[in-house]
Amino acid sequence: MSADIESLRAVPGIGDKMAKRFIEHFGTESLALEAILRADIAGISQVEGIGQRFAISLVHDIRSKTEGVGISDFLRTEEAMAVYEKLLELIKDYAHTSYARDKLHIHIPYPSKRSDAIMQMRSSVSGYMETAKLLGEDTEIVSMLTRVKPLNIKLTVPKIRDRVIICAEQETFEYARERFGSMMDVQLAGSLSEFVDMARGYSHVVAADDVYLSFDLPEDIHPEFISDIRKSQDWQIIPEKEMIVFSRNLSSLQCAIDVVRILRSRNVSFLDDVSDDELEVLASTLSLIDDEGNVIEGTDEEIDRLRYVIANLDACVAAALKDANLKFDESLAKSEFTLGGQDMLRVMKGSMEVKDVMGKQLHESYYSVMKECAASICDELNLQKKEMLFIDALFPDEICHPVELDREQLSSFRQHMERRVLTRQLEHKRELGKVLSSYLDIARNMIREVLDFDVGFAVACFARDNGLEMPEIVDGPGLALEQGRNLFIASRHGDVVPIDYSVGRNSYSPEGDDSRVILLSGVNSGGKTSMLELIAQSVILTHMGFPVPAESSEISLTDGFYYFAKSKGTLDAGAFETTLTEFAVVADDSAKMVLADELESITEPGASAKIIAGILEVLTENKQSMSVFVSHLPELILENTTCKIRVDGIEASGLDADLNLVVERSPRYNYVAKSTPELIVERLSKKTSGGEQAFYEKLKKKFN
Ligand SMILES: Nc1ncnc2c1ncn2[C@@H]1O[C@H](COP(=O)(O)OP(=O)(O)OP(=O)(O)O)[C@@H](O)[C@H]1O
Repeated sequence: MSADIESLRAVPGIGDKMAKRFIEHFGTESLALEAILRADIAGISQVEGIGQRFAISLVHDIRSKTEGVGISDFLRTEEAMAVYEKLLELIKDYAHTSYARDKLHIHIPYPSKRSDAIMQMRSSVSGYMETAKLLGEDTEIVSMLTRVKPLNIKLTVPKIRDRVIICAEQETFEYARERFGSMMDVQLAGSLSEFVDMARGYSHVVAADDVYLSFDLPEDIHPEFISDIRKSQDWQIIPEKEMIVFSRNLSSLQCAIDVVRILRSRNVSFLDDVSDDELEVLASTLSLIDDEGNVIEGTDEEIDRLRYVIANLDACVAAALKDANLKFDESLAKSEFTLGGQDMLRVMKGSMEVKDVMGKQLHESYYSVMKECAASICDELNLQKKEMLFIDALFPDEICHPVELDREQLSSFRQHMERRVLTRQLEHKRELGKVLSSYLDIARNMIREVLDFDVGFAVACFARDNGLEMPEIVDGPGLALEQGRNLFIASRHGDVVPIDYSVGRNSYSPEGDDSRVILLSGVNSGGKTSMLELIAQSVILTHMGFPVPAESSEISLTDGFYYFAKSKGTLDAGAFETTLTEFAVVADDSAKMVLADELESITEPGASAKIIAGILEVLTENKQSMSVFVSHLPELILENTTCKIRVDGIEASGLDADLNLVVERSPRYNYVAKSTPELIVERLSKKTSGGEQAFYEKLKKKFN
């Protein structure tokens, strides 16, 4: 289909300015072109300055260019188009995604010369109908589908502030700045002191030149050495870049995976290019991150432990310190100072201070309280050996009261732990980034396939819930419906009386009568217009390759469909002329289906009967056409022609208990249905009393 459209400029209706907006929106020209060729109406509608209407007409234009037919090739009148649009609105209600709702617009009825497209669509829709039946009322797939959205790929990685690439060479610096500078800091440092100063400002440092290997770095600086940054992969330096499409589209991707899983569990072959194993790797990788791209809690014990320490450090230290002071106070209260004889002599000689003797005695209890305090912090925070050393160092050797902590040591412990979380997270992100970088195409494809599934699935759900079945395509010209149900009445009222009807050549034709041109007569409100609507719906849906609202049906393909609804206009000369001009188009000899509703209202009955008779004669001469004309003047029309025209009738059989007309909705073949005025008279007589009733009774007798 895309064979001859290789650039945006080749798309009808897209100029330079518009092309620029498309590229801005989709990221690249090829992605924009792909969206247009794949008829992503929802996506195109979001391009600045383009609404849904324009997107639909753009897609229709391009498809009519590539497929050789457009929507108005088959739908030849405004009313035919209106029925198509109403049908589409009904089907759109069954879409679970706005993508599918919009994309349903690409389905148009094709004329018979594109029977290949109709047949192809029939086979695709039949597959979806099978799937819909198989899934039954599966609410899970529906709830998953509704949460799948087109992949948002227009994402910028938020600048990473705690990591840096430091380069020694100008050339490396320029390369790294060009490649990574928008996502993280890239610095140039020639000397050791410059390097150390810069490195101290970041949690993670990539040293991007070998020169640094010879530096004698202080203990607190642990850069990661990369000897050739040109050879490094994006996931190594900035895994966030590979992960962002996945994290920001997380829920959509996870729901799409679930849709694929559900379909596969029901043996529906779907997304065949992706194996179950690949799908599960993607699923399990995604289960490790949140929508910000962070490793979620519970997936890495060490990260969780470090985060716990950081979160609880202050409170835990404060509580332990308070407890230590209490204990130290207690021990002070219990302490007595005794000076032994020898020490007394030493003090008197001046070779020993009383303070020292007291310190020696106090130190023991101070030391044991502090030891207990540090142990309780380490225990509470589940610290490892190396970390315990930091805690031990929090307490001053010198006795002080109340006990004070080394605040600087505490904050450097915190920094140490934060750096470790970041390093550990970076390791994780690299692993995830590496895996995910190879899954981008799969993810994109999966989302597209799932969204496209919803387009066909919507048609199938619509068919399932409304009892639609694929029509049998016959040579015809002919149309037969068994137990047909007008979809518009069904959607308005719910209750529809099913109808059987046959026009032209088919296996349901009444006693071998294959009349193709028919006058449909009948009682007021009998359902004549509804009958035409039902035929219109069935003809349009058949030519779309869709099922029709009938339990079984036979329908032949035709080149064009003409529907002329009941005229609402005035009977002036201008309106009459316009209507005649509209009808002139049916005069050619192409295969067509023509439906007309009470055409007689265009002028006075005598003249209109002549005109209708003339039109029906023209249609009769065309062996490939079928037509049904609703009229209250069948006898008058027949008087004006010698052509064999079948008259069918929808009649009323009586009154029900509420005095409503009981109508036999399926037309009776070869039968001129009366307006049954005697039933109206009977109804009036039953509804009235006294003199009025006597009047109606008198009229009623006239019918006996
Ligand atoms: N098969 C059906 N099942 C249930 N209701 C129907 C059916 N056909 C028609 N109706 C209802 O009957 C009413 C009249 O139908 P419709 O307008 O088609 O009759 P009509 O014969 O064209 O009337 P008029 O001669 O006045 O133009 C509509 O409101 C419609 O809902």
